[in-house]
Amino acid sequence: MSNQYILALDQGTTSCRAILFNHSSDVIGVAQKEFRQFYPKPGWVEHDAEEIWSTQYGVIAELLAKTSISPEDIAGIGITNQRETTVVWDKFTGKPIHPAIVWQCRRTTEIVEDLKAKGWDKSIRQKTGLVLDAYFSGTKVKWILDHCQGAREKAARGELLFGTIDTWLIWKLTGGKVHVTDYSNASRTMLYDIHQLKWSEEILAELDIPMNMLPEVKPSSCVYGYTEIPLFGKCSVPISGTAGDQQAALFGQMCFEPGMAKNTYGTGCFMLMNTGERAVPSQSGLLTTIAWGMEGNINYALEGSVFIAGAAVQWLRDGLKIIQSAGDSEQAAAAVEDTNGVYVVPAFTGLGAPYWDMRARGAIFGLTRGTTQAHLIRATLESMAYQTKDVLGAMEKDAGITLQTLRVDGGAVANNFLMQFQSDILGVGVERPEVIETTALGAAYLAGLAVGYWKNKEEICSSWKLNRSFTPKMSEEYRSKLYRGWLKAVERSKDWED
Ligand SMILES: Nc1ncnc2c1ncn2[C@@H]1O[C@H](COP(=O)(O)OP(=O)(O)O)[C@@H](O)[C@H]1O
Ligand SMILES: O=P(O)(O)OC[C@H](O)CO
Repeated sequence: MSNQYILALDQGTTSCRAILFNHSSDVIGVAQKEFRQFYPKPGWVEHDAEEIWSTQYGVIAELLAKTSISPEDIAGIGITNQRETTVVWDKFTGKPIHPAIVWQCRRTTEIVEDLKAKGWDKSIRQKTGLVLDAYFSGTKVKWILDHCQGAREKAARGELLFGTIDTWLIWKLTGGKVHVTDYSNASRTMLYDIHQLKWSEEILAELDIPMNMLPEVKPSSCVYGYTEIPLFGKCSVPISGTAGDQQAALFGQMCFEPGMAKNTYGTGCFMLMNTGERAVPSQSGLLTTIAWGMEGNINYALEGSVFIAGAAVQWLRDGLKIIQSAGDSEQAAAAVEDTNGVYVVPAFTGLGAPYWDMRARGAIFGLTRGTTQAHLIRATLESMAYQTKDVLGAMEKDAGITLQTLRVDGGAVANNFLMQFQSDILGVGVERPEVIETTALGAAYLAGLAVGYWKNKEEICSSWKLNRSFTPKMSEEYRSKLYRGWLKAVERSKDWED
């Protein structure tokens, strides 16, 4: 065991990572590379699925080179991925027939509104646990079939395959032999009945999506297949764990008990609370979703999905060009006492939980002659914390509990200003673990458990280590005042796009 490792592939919205973990859950090496984002029209977001694969392949090669580890040293591969993003490809050529439609993309708003008009809201919620929204894969698959010439005929003949990114990567890693997904990813398609654990024939029929395009749904921790890639030569490494990135982070944060929650600050911000074997329906705009399926059980979660978090910091960097790196935002924000009354609502692709407004758009409120770049930067960081507060409020209501501490992870939690403000505005302690790559760690655990690298959850539980905790320092009165301003700003950003 000592010379063996688990390889986690973390395929996020903006970058591909390959991370090697040892048996003590230490990070032995990381390779990471960003890939291109395409915005063909306002509100539309695409990726090139082939580029995702070549970037993912490239970072695996880089990681092996820099750690001098050979494929024989890898006991298993875990995959975790941006969820919902939709790829449709030709089963025989292996080529995608359209760019991948990214989870953030709003192009299927009209299909969604048509479904709403036909009264699908309630039954979609009941069957899939999801809110009827363009976020999920179902309407994206329909859009591709509707808009690519000859696609419907090919699909009917069984020549096309659909997959979220986990499915696409497993297909590529196994040399086009294995077409599978796991429960957690299936539960994000809006095509999967999370109670009966099967693809919903009614929803598929309504969207005119043939069943034969869909991957087989498997547990999140099991051997799906073996690698067949030139990089590994004759060595076949088992691919043995898969979960959507937010569910993987819940696992990596070891939130195994009902009531435990984590919040991940990446491109978006995603809070998940474990609800055990009970699928808790939400009354407050949250999603009921599958956290993972393993050992013959399904574990459910409540989720608050915020579409734009770290992506707003990227916008400061790449769009407005007022910071050079995401990390610069911390110093700029801390250099001013407050935002001077400015609120940024980063509804660039509509608003997710708990508002679900596909037509909301980003807005800045409270500008005066005294507004500076630093105020804007600070207000952008604060918007992540306010959105988290919106979601936590909904979660506490739905689950009927009060959270004592929030475990956090994801790229943006390196920002100490943000973490302190988060704790202040929630009035709750925030705990940042030593390994903030918890998404990858979760995938590694799922993979390692399936091949006996780790014996059981109890064995891995002891490896969670605190890096720093943040405790609230803001007065209740000031917290309420700031939050009232945020709620007013959100109201005014709603229903903007015609
Ligand atoms: N120090 C920082 N302060 C604020 N935001 C940051 C910081 N470092 C990274 N980010 C943001 O975090 C995101 C990257 O986090 P990551 O977990 O890699 O995201 P993803 O998995 O969605 O690609 C980017 O959107 C980036 O702008
Ligand atoms: O790539 P991330 O980490 O922002 O996660 C994206 C989510 O999975 C979308 O649902």
